[in-house]
Amino acid sequence: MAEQNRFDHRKYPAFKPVGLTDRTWPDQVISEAPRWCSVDLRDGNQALIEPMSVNQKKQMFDLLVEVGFKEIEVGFPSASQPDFDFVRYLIEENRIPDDVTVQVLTQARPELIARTYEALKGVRRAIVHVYNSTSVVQREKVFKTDKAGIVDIAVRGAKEVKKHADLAPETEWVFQYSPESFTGTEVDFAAEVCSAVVNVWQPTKDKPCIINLPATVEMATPNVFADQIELFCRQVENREAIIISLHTHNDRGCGVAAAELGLMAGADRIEGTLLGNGERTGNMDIITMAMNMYSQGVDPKLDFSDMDKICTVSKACTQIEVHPRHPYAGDLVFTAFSGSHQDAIKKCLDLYQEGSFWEIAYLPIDPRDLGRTYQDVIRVNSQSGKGGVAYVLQSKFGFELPRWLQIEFSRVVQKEAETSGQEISPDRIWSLFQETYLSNPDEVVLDTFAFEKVGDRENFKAELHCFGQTLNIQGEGDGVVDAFVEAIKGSTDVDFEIMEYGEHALGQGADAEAVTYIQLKDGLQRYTGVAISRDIVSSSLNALLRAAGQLIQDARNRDAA
Ligand SMILES: CC(=O)SCCNC(=O)CCNC(=O)[C@H](O)C(C)(C)COP(=O)(O)OP(=O)(O)OC[C@H]1O[C@@H](n2cnc3c(N)ncnc32)[C@H](O)[C@@H]1OP(=O)(O)O
Ligand SMILES: CC(C)C(=O)C(=O)O
Repeated sequence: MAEQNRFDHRKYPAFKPVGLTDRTWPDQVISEAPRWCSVDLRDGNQALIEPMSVNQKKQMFDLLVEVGFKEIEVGFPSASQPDFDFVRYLIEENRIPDDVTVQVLTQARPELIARTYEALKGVRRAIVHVYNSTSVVQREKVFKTDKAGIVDIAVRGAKEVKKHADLAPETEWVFQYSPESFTGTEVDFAAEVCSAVVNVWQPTKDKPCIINLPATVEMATPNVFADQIELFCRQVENREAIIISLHTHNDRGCGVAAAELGLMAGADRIEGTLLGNGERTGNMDIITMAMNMYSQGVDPKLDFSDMDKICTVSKACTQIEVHPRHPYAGDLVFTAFSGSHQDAIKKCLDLYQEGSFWEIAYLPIDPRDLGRTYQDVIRVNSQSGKGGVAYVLQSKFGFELPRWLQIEFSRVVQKEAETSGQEISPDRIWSLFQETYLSNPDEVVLDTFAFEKVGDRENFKAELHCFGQTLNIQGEGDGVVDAFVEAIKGSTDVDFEIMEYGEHALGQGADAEAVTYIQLKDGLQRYTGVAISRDIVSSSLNALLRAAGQLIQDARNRDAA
């Protein structure tokens, strides 16, 4: 018999279609936040190499409350002493805010359910979440029972949950049931099991129960999940007395998409974790889903405005780094390296007015909303262009380079980036700028100078030290710069014209310095001068002098050759 290929797709059966043809969910739009439930402290925790200590759980709980979660699954108290102790700590130390409800998970086994209620003793309000697997694979291979056997486990579990609740009427109990492995369960059977559980609990519209439909393993495209949800909602009994909750995982990388489409398909509530920590490829990332809503103008009813803190606490509790490209949270998600992106971002940001709609190319949301700054929006390497370099000089150092100088200087930066193969930091860009334009060659220095107005023209006189010679220069022109140009031309043997001229204040206020950018042209050759000075006249003259100095030197070299 031929050996089977190691990489052989024929090993995998295709997911069977759900068979819904009159679906309505594609026309729905998410216009309000669902009820959120964080399962960081349970599903997230059970997936960690080292489960959270009680101290780490406390830290995570406080963060979840701060972010605004009103329902928090705090553990599986019948599974381990730390989980039990943590629930006791929350209750005994009165750590649960009045508007927050804790939730705990248990298998549908009487001894585990009893221990769960022991952990919850004295709680003001709690969601008791009971589950058993319902999928074909689990039925046949794990539980080795038929559909009736699975319904029986669920119903007995539901009765047990109700029995304990009835014994502690001082607590406000909410019941939740999950047909675990829902995605691998026939929808009509999932509805049958859940209806059986609902019949035990007898919820009402005013006192509903929660049916949580998990994509325990994500098995198909998110539209198929949405079909499953829409069909389930039609088939389950007493729908109006049920909160439909979703709990998606990310095996195919579509956990968020599945939850979004599932919400459109009729769900009311979403379970997930911060940054998607959870079994295998993770749970649905609540930050991403909530921020997706936020970026569409929908209030997510969760506050992620201190994203750095969320990432720090999350890392401290899970020992998992945040990927730099993680949606909304990663260090690089608001950073553009590539030239055309930088150019577009800079142009949009230049036009952006506070209070108007956020319409910035390549930036779906304003980094400041998450406590990030514009500082790192644009970073420069060999993929960058003039817009990026100009953005750094403008945002970090206050220099608004004219377009011609952006083009010229970006070549200097590009050369350095290509040679080093590395990112060029803002400080390095600044030192390159200084080395290229602001270092002070003392071959041509203006000593004393004076202007005199003659009619509507300027007369300029100065002592110029030029390559070891002292020249008394004089010129007349329509303005100061013009007169200076004429003076240089008249006393040296060079001819040139001013091609570009720009100036602006550096900073604000009366004592702000001025910067001038000048480009001179001699034949085909162009010379750039930049100067900073306390007053605009000095900065103009010095910029001109810097450019002219290079031009004179070239002319001398040519003459000497
Ligand atoms: C998809 C999910 O995330 S579900 C949640 C999963 N989370 C966890 O399992 C974390 C915490 N769990 C644990 O620490 C342990 O599983 C415990 C302490 C709860 C129980 O441990 P154990 O008693 O060793 O049982 P274990 O979990 O291995 O389950 C084994 C038995 O329970 C049955 N069982 C499993 N799940 C359920 C359930 N939800 N309801 C009823 N019976 C169940 C199994 O069929 C098996 O039965 P068998 O012994 O007759 O073959
Ligand atoms: C217990 C259930 C909700 C679960 O965690 C899952 O199916 O992933």
